[in-house]
Amino acid sequence: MQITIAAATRLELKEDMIKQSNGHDIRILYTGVGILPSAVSITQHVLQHKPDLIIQMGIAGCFDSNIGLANVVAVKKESLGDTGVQENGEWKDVFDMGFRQKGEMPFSDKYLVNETIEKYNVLQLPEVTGVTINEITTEKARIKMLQGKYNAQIESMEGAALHYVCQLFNIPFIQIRAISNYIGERDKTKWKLKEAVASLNETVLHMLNKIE
Ligand SMILES: O=C(O)c1cccc(C(=O)CC[C@H]2O[C@@H](n3cnc4c(=O)[nH]cnc43)[C@H](O)[C@@H]2O)c1
Repeated sequence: MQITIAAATRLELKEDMIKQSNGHDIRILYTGVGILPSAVSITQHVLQHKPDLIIQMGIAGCFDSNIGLANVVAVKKESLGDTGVQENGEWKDVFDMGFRQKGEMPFSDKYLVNETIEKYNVLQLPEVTGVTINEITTEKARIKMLQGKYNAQIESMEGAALHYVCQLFNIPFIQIRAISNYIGERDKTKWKLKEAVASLNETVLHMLNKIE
């Protein structure tokens, strides 16, 4: 199977480890941080290589204290959390503003849903809802809004780009994230960056060895 492993940065993907996996034709793609670089990079890659599967692996912030740091999750649903307007104390996204209709391709309702996640979530990782933003969320009011409006458990800066592009091009995909920090926590001594990257890479290697 031709599998592309995509990560925003070299920090998140241990190439030597991932390449130990057997039986697949693996390509590595570094997309850069943020929605625009990752969307362009994944689109170019899809057009050039048409992979059988894209696994996006990365660290993420977490809204939910029931999910432990360094735990690994699979993202079922995504949304775009910073495209819209903050007006009169309220966040209005592209659906509220009438620029998009709920359910319009590639959205289901207002989410970018991975409909085939069960096929590739071979380790039965907990399935969560993600929100994607270009600016790491730090403000309390915004954290509350993102959790409430999008029902999000995790936040990344690239997840929705994967879901959006792969839905449009009909490419199977799965987004795997390890929790490096709780959202809003800017004290880096409380982050578990190294531990998250280690569990992320071990998990993806294990997955690759189980995917047929
Ligand atoms: O602020 C720093 O010095 C710093 C140092 C290392 C890494 C970071 C990141 O924020 C990594 C961004 C990268 O990881 C994902 N990520 C991780 N935590 C979060 C979060 O709380 N909110 C959004 N994204 C997060 C993201 O996908 C980026 O690619 C900072």
